[in-house]
Amino acid sequence: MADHHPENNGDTSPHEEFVQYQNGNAGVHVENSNESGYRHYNDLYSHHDSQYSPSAYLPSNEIVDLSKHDRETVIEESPNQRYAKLNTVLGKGAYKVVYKAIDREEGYEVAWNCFQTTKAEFNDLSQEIKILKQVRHPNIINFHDCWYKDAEFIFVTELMTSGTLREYIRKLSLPNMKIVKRWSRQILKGLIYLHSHNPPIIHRDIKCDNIFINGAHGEVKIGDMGTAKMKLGKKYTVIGTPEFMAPEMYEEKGYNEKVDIYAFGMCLLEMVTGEYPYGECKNAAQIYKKVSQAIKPESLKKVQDPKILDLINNCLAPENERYTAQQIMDHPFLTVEPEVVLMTADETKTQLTLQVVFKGMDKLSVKFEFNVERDTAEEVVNEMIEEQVLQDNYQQLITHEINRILRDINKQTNEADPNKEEHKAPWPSQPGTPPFHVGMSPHLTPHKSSHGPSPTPINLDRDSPNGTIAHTSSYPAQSQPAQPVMPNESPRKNSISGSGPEWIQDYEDALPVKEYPDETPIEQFVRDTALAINRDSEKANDWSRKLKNQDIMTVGDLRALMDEDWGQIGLTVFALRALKNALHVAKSKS
Ligand SMILES: Nc1ncnc2c1ncn2[C@@H]1O[C@H](COP(=O)(O)OP(=O)(O)OP(=O)(O)O)[C@@H](O)[C@H]1O
Repeated sequence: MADHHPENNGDTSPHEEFVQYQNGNAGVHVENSNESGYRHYNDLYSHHDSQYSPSAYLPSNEIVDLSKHDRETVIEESPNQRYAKLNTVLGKGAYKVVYKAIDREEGYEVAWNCFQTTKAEFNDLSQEIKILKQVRHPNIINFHDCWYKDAEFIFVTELMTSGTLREYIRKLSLPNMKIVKRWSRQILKGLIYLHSHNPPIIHRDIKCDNIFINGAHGEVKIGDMGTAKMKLGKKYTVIGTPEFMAPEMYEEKGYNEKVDIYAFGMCLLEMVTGEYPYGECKNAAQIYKKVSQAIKPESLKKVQDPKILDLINNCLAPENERYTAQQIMDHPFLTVEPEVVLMTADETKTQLTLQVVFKGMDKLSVKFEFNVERDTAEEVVNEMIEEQVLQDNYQQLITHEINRILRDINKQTNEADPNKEEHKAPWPSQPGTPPFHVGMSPHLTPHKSSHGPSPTPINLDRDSPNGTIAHTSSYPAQSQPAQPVMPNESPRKNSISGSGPEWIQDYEDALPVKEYPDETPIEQFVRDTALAINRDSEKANDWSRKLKNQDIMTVGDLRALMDEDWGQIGLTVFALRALKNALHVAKSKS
């Protein structure tokens, strides 16, 4: 950034008295040469490379033993004493210095950001600060608190442990496509969230060094929220970063949230080429000239994959043609194709347990039973779509996949030597595994089909904001799940998660616990049940309508039904099971 911020010339800042510079979680620090032989890290900035974080300039052979130096100590406290600032500098940008701090109330480490500004500018930010405090999304760094002190705007945010995307690209070379997709999807989820506000929240400074990586799971979060306006107040800068700025940002005619999409396109370009966009330019003026003439970065010529190229070009298109964040998410480069795998089969290969698996990083896993004699692929898939456990755009593909498995089974059966006493199934059969009665009490058999399809949404997504049907499971993206997918972290409250018998338990736990009196209106019971298993109110209304069409107005009416009556209601097997279980679970729990 020094190129574009001439004032940032390496003068000593008030923060340089602190000794530790911590580079992500690598435990390295740079020392300042004018205090006990410490190195002055501003001296490490030079030319274009100053775009990169100071950590990129650590001499590669410099390993400093932290244990020999000062331990972390508290050097300041927040006005409410909740946050304690430590003497560890996490990083320093052109505008702010970021220290490690402790949230005494929660016991977490947090980031203490110091941004030099005037009181008037701080007061101007009140609206932005209000919005920032409301922003809550797993892919956006949390803003905790802020105040003004000694010519500094100080704000406390979530601490990110593993550096920025830029540092990753610089230190660990190019991420592979799997990682690029995973990161991209997470960044886009954050952008979709921001842009879906009314009016949309525009980040205005999306770039790889404002995207942070967290912890062992490689979560990605957008950072540096809300500082764009503060930077605008500084006389020496244009808002944003020239390489990542959409043409309309230079024009001062106003712009909208699509500027974040343009910047995301540049991030994607950097992720796949490892090169800073417009690296061929020597200064901001040269970049501006190219951008205003719609000349794309040289590095774009290195992108071979037609899908990525198409996606980047759509991001860099003129504002009115540029994709929205949701459209990018739906782009073929980022979509995740499902496949169906056979989990178990009984000896006669009639009763199957199948699972829809979404390969890639963002997984949705749907497990269901299939009776070869009674069910058809079309019916089962339609029911899963109707029950909102599958999106309808997968209808054809999944139907095709199920039919492929049925054909394989048929072929295997025909080829099997009839004289042989037993033959091995070609799939990972699990003898002894009980048939998978999803959320169904053993004695409550639906009338429609004894083992009809019972879609099982497995909700394991770490980065889903709404916690509905999605996704992440614990096996590696490319591997075939020979075993049922098990959650690798505790399920959300009220979400359906896990698999097999454990799922039944989770599912039952999600259901309402109270025993409903007979006179309870059917809408109330249905609404509670639908909500407990993550179905929306539209679905609940649909169920209620079908029940009322059969003159079932209260819970008592429902209880009075004979088993064979249930099949006449016109509800899907899944809905029937959910409602029956809700009656049963409430009874057994109360
Ligand atoms: N939440 C955080 N958790 C951990 N480290 C952080 C966090 N925020 C910032 N840092 C570190 O501090 C450095 C400086 O922060 P940042 O780049 O946001 O400063 P800036 O002055 O706003 O940026 P820029 O120079 O890009 O305009 C980052 O490169 C990173 O190493």
